[in-house]
Amino acid sequence: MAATNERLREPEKEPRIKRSATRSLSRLWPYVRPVRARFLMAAGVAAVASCMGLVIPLVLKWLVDGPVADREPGGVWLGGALLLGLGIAEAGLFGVRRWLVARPLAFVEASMRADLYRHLQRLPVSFHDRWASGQLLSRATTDLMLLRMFLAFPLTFLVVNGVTVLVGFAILLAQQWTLGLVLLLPAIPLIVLCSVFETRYAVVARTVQDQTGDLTTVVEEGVLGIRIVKGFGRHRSQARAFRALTGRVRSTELHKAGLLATIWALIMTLPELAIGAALVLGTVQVADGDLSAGTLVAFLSTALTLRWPVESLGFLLAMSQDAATATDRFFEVMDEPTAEQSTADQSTAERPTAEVSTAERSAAPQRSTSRNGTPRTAPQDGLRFEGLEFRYADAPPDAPPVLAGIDLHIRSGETMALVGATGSGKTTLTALVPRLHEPTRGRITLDGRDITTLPRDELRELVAVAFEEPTLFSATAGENVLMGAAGAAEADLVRALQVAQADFVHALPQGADTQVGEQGLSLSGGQRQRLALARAVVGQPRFLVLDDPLSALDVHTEALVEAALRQVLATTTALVVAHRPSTVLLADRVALLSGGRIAAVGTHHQLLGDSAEYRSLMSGIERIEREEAR
Ligand SMILES: Nc1ncnc2c1ncn2[C@@H]1O[C@H](COP(=O)(O)OP(=O)(O)OP(=O)(O)O)[C@@H](O)[C@H]1O
Repeated sequence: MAATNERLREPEKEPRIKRSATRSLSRLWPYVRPVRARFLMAAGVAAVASCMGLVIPLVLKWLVDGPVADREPGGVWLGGALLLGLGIAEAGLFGVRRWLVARPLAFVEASMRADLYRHLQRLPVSFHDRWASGQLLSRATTDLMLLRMFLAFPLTFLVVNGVTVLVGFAILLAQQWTLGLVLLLPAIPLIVLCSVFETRYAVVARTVQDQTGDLTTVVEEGVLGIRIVKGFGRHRSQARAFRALTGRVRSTELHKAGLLATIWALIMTLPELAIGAALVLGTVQVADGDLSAGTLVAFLSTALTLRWPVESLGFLLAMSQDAATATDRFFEVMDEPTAEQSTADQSTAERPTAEVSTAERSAAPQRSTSRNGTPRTAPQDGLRFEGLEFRYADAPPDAPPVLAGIDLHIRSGETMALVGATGSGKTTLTALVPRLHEPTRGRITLDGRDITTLPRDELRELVAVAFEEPTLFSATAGENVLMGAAGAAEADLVRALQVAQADFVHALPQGADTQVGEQGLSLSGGQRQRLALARAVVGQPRFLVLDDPLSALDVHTEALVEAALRQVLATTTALVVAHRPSTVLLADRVALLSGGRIAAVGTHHQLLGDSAEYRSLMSGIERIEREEAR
């Protein structure tokens, strides 16, 4: 939980700086494309509005050289009215631009967020093991907000201001080319400065956005782990760690502000100097009679009108860099292959179609069960692990695989308990059945069908899981249970609650409609576990995988749940991770997992007789339970 946790960083911190901001931003095109017409229209309107500002100095020139010089009040009034009209039209057009972009902006942001969320749901568990949640959260919030701001402002104004500056300089050069050239002089140093600034700013922008992700992770962990923080009196050390992190963010932000201030100061000073020089030169030309006073007024007004488009360049470039970094961060996640893609790649590489066994091919077109698990036509072979090997992707290369050479057959209708020392790989093995991870070698079959040939939806329908750590969502108790099976009805809910001995739900203030709070924290550990169990059995799955689902239950409740489970297990094929002898006794046979292999398979009594390791595991647990009971 410490803020220095390695997991705070997203996994890969590569030289992200040597990238072109334009190329990064161009990846937004698929999202912008559907609303491009509105964006183009808005840019057109903004360009007209901006260029309208350039007409004002021309009206001024006419006013000074004409009606003012001729002392003609009617002309002065007309000029005044014209200037007012132009000002109002400019303001109105900018208002129309905002209205035009508001809807497309909301659309782009919403569709990017929806895509990111959908993709996150599809990414394999191994991805989520590697990435800190705060880094993902900050991509879905801060980064998308930066992108919306980019689309709202810099995208349009880099173009509009560019056009305005070009038109403005054309007018300036046409009015008095020598003075125009004086104003053009700072352009070259400005271009060089901007490119240096961009390179440096890109580094800092990336650092700040990554650090914001770290900060989000720490806040999230602090809130979710508030019970531990309070329970162990760790609030001071947590606050210290958090302060250190915010200190890092602050100093990076200050560095970023320093860079921005420098470039802004230079961008403002150089044109000001050039305008000053043009003013002196122009005044001399007016005094010599080479230039009319009106032309000088118009020239200087045009130059002043161009100040904003030029000066805004600094922060427009900064915002574009922020957006390019946000785009990179967004696509770092979006480019990760989903579980389906990884498997497709793996199977194309490792298993040519010709290798798919005849049994699989003949079984493939059939659906082996209906939604409620009633067998149809497929052979009832049960659950098989064949030559299974598994290694975590982030494990050191020289570490032995967590599971190696696993061969295990759980017959149809049978309940197999999986027993092993802590860290022996029981949870890992159970996670392979619903394909939360992919085996490194070997295969798993359900009623003779390789699970990699089953569509994910069908696999989820066939296999239900309940993990040791029962995760609930911010929803009602009923919704949490019904999540276990698509299309399950009220009757299924009632049955599942009864099977899991979760009838306490009916006593909640709004019964099954009671909100159970974030992560179900308003419920006791045992209540959460029973709801998770109800979720596993609500779809009457053909295969049930339970990872020590009774661990948080008191002895009395455990006995009740066991009695109910016995009924469920009688009609399914189940693999149950068991720590206690009472859970083992629910099973027909027991498999002992040791050193990443299945060391023995047999009934509880057979293994007690044949396996010293099993005896020691069971007696150790029994002794602890006896001591706890005392
Ligand atoms: N995401 C992961 N990345 C790398 N190694 C992991 C990961 N998850 C688990 N491991 C390692 O795999 C091994 C098996 O872990 P697993 O959780 O499957 O054991 P277990 O038998 O279920 O333990 P327990 O009985 O304590 O729940 C352990 O050495 C663990 O450190």
